[in-house]
Amino acid sequence: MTFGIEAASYYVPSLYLEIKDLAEKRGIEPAKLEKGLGLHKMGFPDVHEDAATFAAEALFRVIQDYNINPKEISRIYLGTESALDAAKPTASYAMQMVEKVFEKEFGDRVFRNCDVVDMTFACIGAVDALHNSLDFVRANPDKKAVVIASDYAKYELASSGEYTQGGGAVAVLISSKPDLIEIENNWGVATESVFDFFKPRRHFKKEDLTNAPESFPEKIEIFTDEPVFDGQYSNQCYQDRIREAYDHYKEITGLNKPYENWKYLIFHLPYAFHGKRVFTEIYSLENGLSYQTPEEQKAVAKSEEYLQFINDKIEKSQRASSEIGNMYTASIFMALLSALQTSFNENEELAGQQIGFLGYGSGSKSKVFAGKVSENWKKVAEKWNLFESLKNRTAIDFETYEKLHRKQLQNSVNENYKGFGLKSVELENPVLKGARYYDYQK
Ligand SMILES: CC(=O)CC(=O)SCCNC(=O)CCNC(=O)[C@H](O)C(C)(C)COP(=O)(O)OP(=O)(O)OC[C@H]1O[C@@H](n2cnc3c(N)ncnc32)[C@H](O)[C@@H]1OP(=O)(O)O
Repeated sequence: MTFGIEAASYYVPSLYLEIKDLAEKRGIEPAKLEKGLGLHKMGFPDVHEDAATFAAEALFRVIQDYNINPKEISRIYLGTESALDAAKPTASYAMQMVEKVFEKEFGDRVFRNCDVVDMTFACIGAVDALHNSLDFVRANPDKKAVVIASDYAKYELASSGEYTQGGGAVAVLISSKPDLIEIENNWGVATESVFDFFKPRRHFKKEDLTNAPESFPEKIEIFTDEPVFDGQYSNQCYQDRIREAYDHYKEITGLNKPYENWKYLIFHLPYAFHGKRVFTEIYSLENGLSYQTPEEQKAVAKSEEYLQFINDKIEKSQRASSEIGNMYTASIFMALLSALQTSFNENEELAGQQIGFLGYGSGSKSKVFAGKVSENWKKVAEKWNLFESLKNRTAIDFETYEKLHRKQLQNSVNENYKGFGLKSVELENPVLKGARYYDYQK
């Protein structure tokens, strides 16, 4: 019996900012962002969009596009680091939105007996949800699970993370009928607790605030959606963890140079070129190349062999990321869709090919695993039209972007949007304060 991904759908924010507009306003050379990091457009949520609406859209689409009976879904596990609540899972919001739309066709509360939860470990939370859900269907081969990766990657304005913002969601159906990709049960894992990128409760003191009202408490703790991070250190942690997880994968499988058998290497992509920039270390170790000094590292990265390797095994997975930006938990899944969509468009046959995955979550953990593309993969991929659908987004100018970022807009940029949207947040009623209400616009 085989297990893996039966179907997959995605949702990207409806707005985007051209990276060259951001570069110009921030006084950064556009070539650094475009040619150095591979960034072209940055997906950005409209006023009514958040991690819950992204998740609901992806969940709705995976059910609808592949004619799934929602009552057959036994669990919905959602990986996110953009949770809207520290207790009530974002998955519960997404589930409720989708349930409402299916009410007419399937009756009320289609997910009444569905196990719904969030998993959080920065960008690797949805890989954890995938790992967990695969174990679940292995133990219960007649059941189906949906894994959703959904996030809004937001950084402080004018910070070095600003140009790596983005967002969106991918939902995958996990079952014993893996029409897209069969996932093997070998998991290389590496974990170390570090502070490379995290979202702590921020502490504010009254004395730090100008014009704080008399009634303001002396000290408050709040969560913000903008991380505390050290960019270059986070790159180093990523590189160290994937090396360790890759070594662990080799140890448990007994394989020599597994990456050579992989048609594509699918990375967590915080920005498009990250995977190819950090894999130089593993590549050097596997090929006996010296990798000590910065000059030696550059020489590997610029070598003809390495450039050919990137072109063959990584480049196609980067394309969607260049147009969307960081999707945190969803990035690795979108990198897979990007590579498969490109092969599909180029009429390439992938059935039977091995694919390697290198996931990373700050804080920090990596998982390395592999899968095999299924005979029916084109039947799944033909629903996506990924690159075409990215053309349907609305461009925003820099001023609108800053206002959205600062939450200064009351109304959506696309007021006549279709699909799921945040309608209101309860601010008055003391027993519902902070409750979020969503609806669906046809
Ligand atoms: C957050 C997560 O999702 C989890 C993770 O993966 S952690 C790892 C990633 N970390 C993050 O994404 C944190 C947020 N982002 C950041 O901190 C930063 O944007 C970053 C660390 C990702 C990049 O930092 P940076 O200082 O802006 O860029 P830098 O690392 O110097 O790289 C710039 C590249 O552009 C190249 N470049 C510069 N100017 C150029 C030009 N004019 N033309 C062409 N290339 C140029 C540089 O040579 C360099 O590329 P190479 O090293 O491959 O040669």
